[in-house]
Amino acid sequence: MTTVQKIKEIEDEMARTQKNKATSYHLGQLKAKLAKLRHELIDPKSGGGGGGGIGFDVARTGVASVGFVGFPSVGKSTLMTRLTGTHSEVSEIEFTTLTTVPGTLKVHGAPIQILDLPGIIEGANDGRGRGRQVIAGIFFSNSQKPQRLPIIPSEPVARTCNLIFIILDVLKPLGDKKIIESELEGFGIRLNKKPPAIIVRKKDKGGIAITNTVPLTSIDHDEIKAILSEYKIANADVAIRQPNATADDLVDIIEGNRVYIPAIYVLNKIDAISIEELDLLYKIPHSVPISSKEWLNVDELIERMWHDLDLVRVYTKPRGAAPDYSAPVVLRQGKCTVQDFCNAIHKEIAKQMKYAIVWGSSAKHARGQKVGLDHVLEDEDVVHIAKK
Ligand SMILES: Nc1nc2c(ncn2[C@@H]2O[C@H](COP(=O)(O)OP(=O)(O)OP(=O)(O)O)[C@@H](O)[C@H]2O)c(=O)[nH]1
Ligand SMILES: [K+]
Ligand SMILES: [Mg+2]
Repeated sequence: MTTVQKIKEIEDEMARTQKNKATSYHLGQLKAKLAKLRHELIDPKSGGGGGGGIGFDVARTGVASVGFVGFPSVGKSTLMTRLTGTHSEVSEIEFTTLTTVPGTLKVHGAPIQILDLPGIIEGANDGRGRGRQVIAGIFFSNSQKPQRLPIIPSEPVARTCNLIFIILDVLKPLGDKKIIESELEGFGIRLNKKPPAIIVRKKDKGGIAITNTVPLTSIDHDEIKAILSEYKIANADVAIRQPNATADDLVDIIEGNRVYIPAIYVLNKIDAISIEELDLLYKIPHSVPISSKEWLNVDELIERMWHDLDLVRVYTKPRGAAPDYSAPVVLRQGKCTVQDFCNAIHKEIAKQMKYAIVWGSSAKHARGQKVGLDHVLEDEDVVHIAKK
């Protein structure tokens, strides 16, 4: 049996099994088995399975990257071309874009890399357009009726993007949203989600000890034990602080290779629908309706992109001069200390620094605060580096 067939068999069995006290151990086992098979599928080195994720080589530029994911002809290249000025072929013919096309968009002084990706394929695994080497794997949707969903590997790029635009054509069925979501999920990508607050600490002996600071509403002890046992973990402390933690959350923590990426659903082609239809679209969470062709609401999309990228702009202030607001040093949240700021300018600067003076929201006083390399900067801070 192939990995894909095994996955289908387990999904069928899970769909047939009612969740209750008597079945929860078994369901936990199935969940873990399924996750292990999916793992094989995207990482064939770990045993058996379908095609590996061969990506497209793209040089990373800019301070952050945004990847465009979607079915063919939803308007990815139209948007990319108009946003960045970099030409990416547009046509009504599906699979026009055959490789990743990078471009740059400057937002609030920060160069953002935009990656126009080939369309995700739904349907027979015939390698249309670019052949097998670009087909990352064969997946099944998580729906009750499993279907064959080969896709193009947006994955290796998507995995490393700081933000994903899931581009949808508002003239096509909204079910496409769900299909793309489960494709990305199958690759271990979690959209608009934080890592679950669950800790599994392995021990040498003592069996399984479960503690929870929140009520367990969607998982029980039997299911937890089944999952751990499927991963051959016999001794561990499990601490659950995640409200409504699920078996999938626990599996994600044990598998450990998940990536958590913010996503915006870009609902394109609103020029072709009525105002009433547009009102309904606004109810979809994390979405921005636009028209790439007529340039409607694209400003809102760019602002949302900026917000979700969560970047930190820091302005340099030379001694006795005004800050240079034209060229911010752009840092990422979580990597925005004075040390990171120095390193972003030149690797020697941190060594030469005696102290720094910071103005802005991270500073204690308006007249500026004297700080060291560990100080964490905030968006739009101004920094002066005093040298030794
Ligand atoms: N009405 C309308 N048509 C659009 C819009 N954006 C793109 N299109 C049309 O949709 C078709 C597909 O556009 P592309 O930009 O090539 O789509 P794509 O997603 O890059 O397609 P692939 O590269 O084949 O995956 C073209 O005929 C575009 O002119 C829009 O906002 N409104
Ligand atoms: K197209
Ligand atoms: Mg295209």
